[in-house]
Amino acid sequence: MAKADPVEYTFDVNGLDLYYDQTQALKDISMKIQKNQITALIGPSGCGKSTFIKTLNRMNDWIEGCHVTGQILFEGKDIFKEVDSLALRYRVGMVFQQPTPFPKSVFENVAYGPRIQGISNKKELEEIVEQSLRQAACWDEMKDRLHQSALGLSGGQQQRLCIARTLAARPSVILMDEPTSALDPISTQKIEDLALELKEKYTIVIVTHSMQQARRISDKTAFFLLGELLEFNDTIEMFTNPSNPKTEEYITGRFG
Ligand SMILES: Nc1ncnc2c1ncn2[C@@H]1O[C@H](COP(=O)(O)OP(=O)(O)OP(=O)(O)O)[C@@H](O)[C@H]1O
Repeated sequence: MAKADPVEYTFDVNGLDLYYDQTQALKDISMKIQKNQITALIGPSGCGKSTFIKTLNRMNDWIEGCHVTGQILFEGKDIFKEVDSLALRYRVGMVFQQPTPFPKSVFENVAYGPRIQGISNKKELEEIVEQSLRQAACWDEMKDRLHQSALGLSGGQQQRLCIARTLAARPSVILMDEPTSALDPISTQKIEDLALELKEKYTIVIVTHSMQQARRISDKTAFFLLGELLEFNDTIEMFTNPSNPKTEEYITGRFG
């Protein structure tokens, strides 16, 4: 008898607790994040969404007093025991709320990661830059200004450039922490369309305060409250038939 295909999970989080000194910010989080899906993290301010997303590529390592117990498997390997944190951050890229281009040219922003990874051949770098800008839907707008400063781009263009920079490091996951909250509606729509295209090749985890955004683009939604994962389900199911009354209150705007 043919074996069923194994379900593919990019992350398998088990019993994750996180403390900032004595204060517990994440409580016993367990969830599986599926490959080539968009998973939205929602919940009121201070509930632990950013803390959780930053744990997935160990960015919290830089915070003094922050410690973690429990397990996160990334593509089957324990990120705290079996994976080098720098290598992890190439595989699990991150885009922030405020676009963060370097004060360098468009080209150098995108070539930065590959250069650090040891690629110095000009033609190879040009290919990576073009491919990454195309994937991030920036090429047509930016091909004639590759050698101009990235700081001259609009906020929405800067955010897509940051996505291109992330893609150039050849990740399999893109973490997005409120990537559109500083952007106008048209730029927001471009990033949402882009996320939907990118999930064909990448796993995406996005923190958002916009219920509409979670609904429009995510396959799964995780609702956090006071450091706990209260509900995790298919987005359609969560928004039409939430199983926890707190989830319902939050998504219908009664608190948060
Ligand atoms: N570097 C830090 N040191 C100490 N406490 C922190 C730190 N970062 C976050 N916290 C605390 O951890 C808790 C969760 O914060 P976090 O930023 O993860 O929430 P959030 O859900 O992302 O909030 P928001 O939607 O406002 O961004 C909060 O109580 C916050 O004050």
